Amino acid sequence: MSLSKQTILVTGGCGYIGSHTVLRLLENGYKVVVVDNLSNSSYESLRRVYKLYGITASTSSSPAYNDAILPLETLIPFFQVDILDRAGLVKVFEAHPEISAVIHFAGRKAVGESGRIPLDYYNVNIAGTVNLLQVMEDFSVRKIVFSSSATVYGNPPHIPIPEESPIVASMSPYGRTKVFLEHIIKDQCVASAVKQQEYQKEINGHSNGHDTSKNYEWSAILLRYFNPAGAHPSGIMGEDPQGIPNNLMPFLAQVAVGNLEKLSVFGNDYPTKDGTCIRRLGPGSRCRFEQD
Ligand SMILES: O=c1ccn([C@@H]2O[C@H](COP(=O)(O)OP(=O)(O)O[C@H]3O[C@H](CO)[C@@H](O)[C@H](O)[C@H]3O)[C@@H](O)[C@H]2O)c(=O)[nH]1
Repeated sequence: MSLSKQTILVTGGCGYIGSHTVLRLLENGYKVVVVDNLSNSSYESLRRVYKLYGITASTSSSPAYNDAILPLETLIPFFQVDILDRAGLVKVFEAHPEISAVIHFAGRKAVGESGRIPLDYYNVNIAGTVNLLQVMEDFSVRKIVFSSSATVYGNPPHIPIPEESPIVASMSPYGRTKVFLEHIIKDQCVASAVKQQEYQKEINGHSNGHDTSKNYEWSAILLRYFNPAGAHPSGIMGEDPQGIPNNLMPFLAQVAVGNLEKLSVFGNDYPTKDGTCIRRLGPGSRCRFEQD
């Protein structure tokens, strides 16, 4: 089933991966709603998404660009809401009952920082995501693509990492939030499948067994990428974090453009994996979504 024209809520949609994903979703005919608390990004990201969408629209006859005449606020409804703010999330789903699925990027992402402020990481990443999942369940939105990380594989013996490699006890609080969240999302999928089976059994006992009106089942995709890097080929959109970046690639990029003086290499005992190009992440999220 094609999900085109369905409405996707993108949390963290002003961030690096989120904003590239928003653009690819629009280019592929989806409607998009964005939630972001702007703690590591700014609204400028969506202005740039809008600009790029408009540039391509001016030369394209694809129906995906029919909405190009809309103002930014209508094309990409934006809510500055924290994922820990349950009432705020409820308002988003109330305002957009057409949301049919969520791509979830909002969260904190720096390994080193997570060791210094683990409670913040557990609170935002885990409590925030559980909050989001509960609101989704309340509004019967049960499809999610979750931005996990290759860090869940720990220090794997084989690179490229085979997808079926074991998930290990991660080395940082950040990594542990991703491992825990993968378990939480899988648990919800399993529980919902059982609930759906029980519902079907009950229906079969009372009628001709053809009632498909309720579907409690969750489906989820967990994306495990490493060190996302790169920019839109136009140069209009790249990565633009707030303050001094805590991750390798944005830090390196800031040194390259002269905003920061140098990149320190701390030892040679850990084989840092190379990156995943940003131009593959957005489409990746979309395609995996469509397979569902
Ligand atoms: O409580 C929070 C914390 C962050 N954000 C936003 O979430 C976005 C995250 O984007 P960014 O910091 O640019 O990170 P990305 O490089 O896009 O990282 C994504 O990919 C990482 C995996 O590599 C994940 O760990 C992150 O959760 C996911 O956002 C930013 O706009 C933040 O303002 C929120 O909305 N709420």
